[in-house]
Amino acid sequence: MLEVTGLQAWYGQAQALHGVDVRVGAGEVVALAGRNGAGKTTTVRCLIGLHAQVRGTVRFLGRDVTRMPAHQRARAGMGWVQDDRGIYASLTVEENLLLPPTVSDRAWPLDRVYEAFPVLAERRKASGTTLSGGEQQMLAIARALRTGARLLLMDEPSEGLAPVVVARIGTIIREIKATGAGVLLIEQNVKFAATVADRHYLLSQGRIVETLDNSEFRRREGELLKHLGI
Ligand SMILES: Nc1ncnc2c1ncn2[C@@H]1O[C@H](COP(=O)(O)OP(=O)(O)OP(=O)(O)O)[C@@H](O)[C@H]1O
Repeated sequence: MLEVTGLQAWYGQAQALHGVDVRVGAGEVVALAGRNGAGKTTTVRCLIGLHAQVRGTVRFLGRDVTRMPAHQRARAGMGWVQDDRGIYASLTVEENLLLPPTVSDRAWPLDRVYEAFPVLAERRKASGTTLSGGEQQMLAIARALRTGARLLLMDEPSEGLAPVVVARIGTIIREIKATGAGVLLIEQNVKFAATVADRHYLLSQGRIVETLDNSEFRRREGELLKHLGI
């Protein structure tokens, strides 16, 4: 569903990505790990159309979207679960959920969202400001699912959350996978990534230096952690 080939990106004269190749299939969870500054966020920004200085090709559901603006990529079914969660503080949980337009016939009705995320059902009338970090993360994921996104790009969903909440997010990612949607998971928490991902890419200085399936990743976890310095 997502095929990225030879992706290069610059900030002015400084090159941040040097030819990144990434694939995500339907029903596949793919993790992208790397130390700070490796280029994870830049990769995501290129994929969703928020970075202009780009070369290479991004194909999504068979279409070349490399030059497509961000709002059209969202409409084509790319869902971004951003690292700051992007929750509107002045809106209620339900208003946040209903804000983005639906983009496919896979859009989750509110009933289904609330069934999968009981904590959001309980807090449907609460304003964004009153949510805990974990609740905000659930809301950000639920909002992307409600649009009917076919691919979720999740930027550090486990960051700063308690282990019990991280485990819940793991369960939700497995449920998303079971619906046939794809997930690209940007994660520094490789122990968490290993509980959900089918494949892993390791990014270092703007290059993919390893591509591993999950069993190999688990076998070499200690060595890889050392290599990545994370
Ligand atoms: N706005 C910017 N202007 C100039 N250089 C940038 C900018 N944002 C990122 N960079 C550079 O691009 C490279 C990749 O950064 P990026 O933020 O994509 O890494 P990352 O792996 O997401 O790290 P982190 O987890 O710290 O966000 C780094 O060398 C960084 O210094």
